[in-house]
Amino acid sequence: MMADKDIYVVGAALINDGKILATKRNNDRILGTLWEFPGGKIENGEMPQEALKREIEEEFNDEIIVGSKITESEHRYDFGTIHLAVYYAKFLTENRDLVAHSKVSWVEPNKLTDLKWADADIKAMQIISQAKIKEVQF
Ligand SMILES: Nc1nc2c([nH]c(=O)n2[C@H]2C[C@H](O)[C@@H](COP(=O)(O)OP(=O)(O)OP(=O)(O)O)O2)c(=O)[nH]1
Repeated sequence: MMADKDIYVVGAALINDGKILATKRNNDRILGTLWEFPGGKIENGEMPQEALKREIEEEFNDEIIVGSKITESEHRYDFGTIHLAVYYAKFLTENRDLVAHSKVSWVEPNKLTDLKWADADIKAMQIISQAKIKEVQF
């Protein structure tokens, strides 16, 4: 049996106007049919917040400010165990280029549960769905 690989991933719950950005990655990529939080793998020596800023820059050509951590979760796939940390964040710029995603949607917190999310994301998504996101501070 292959040793299980630990994959550390960071995702952004981007807030704008009381809504949260849900993203779908390009279909040819892993988990391409599910909704997730934009972000990606943390590289060696990176702080999660730095990794998140780098990933959002790569994926949208945008700058963000990172707020508090919502939660951490893990999910085991056959390719390894995803350890996902999700942070609140806010765009500081407005390019919103779709480099890595096929679809993006601004969703009211209480509607997040209507979407089909990647397994590792469900815990954070449920917390956000009940949160008062207008009160989140940066
Ligand atoms: N970005 C992101 N990835 C997630 C989430 N939930 C979840 O299980 N994943 C998984 C999918 C991938 O296996 C892994 C993240 O890899 P990635 O492909 O987005 O990261 P990356 O850009 O750094 O990696 P790479 O494609 O350059 O190898 O985590 C999520 O909410 N956001």
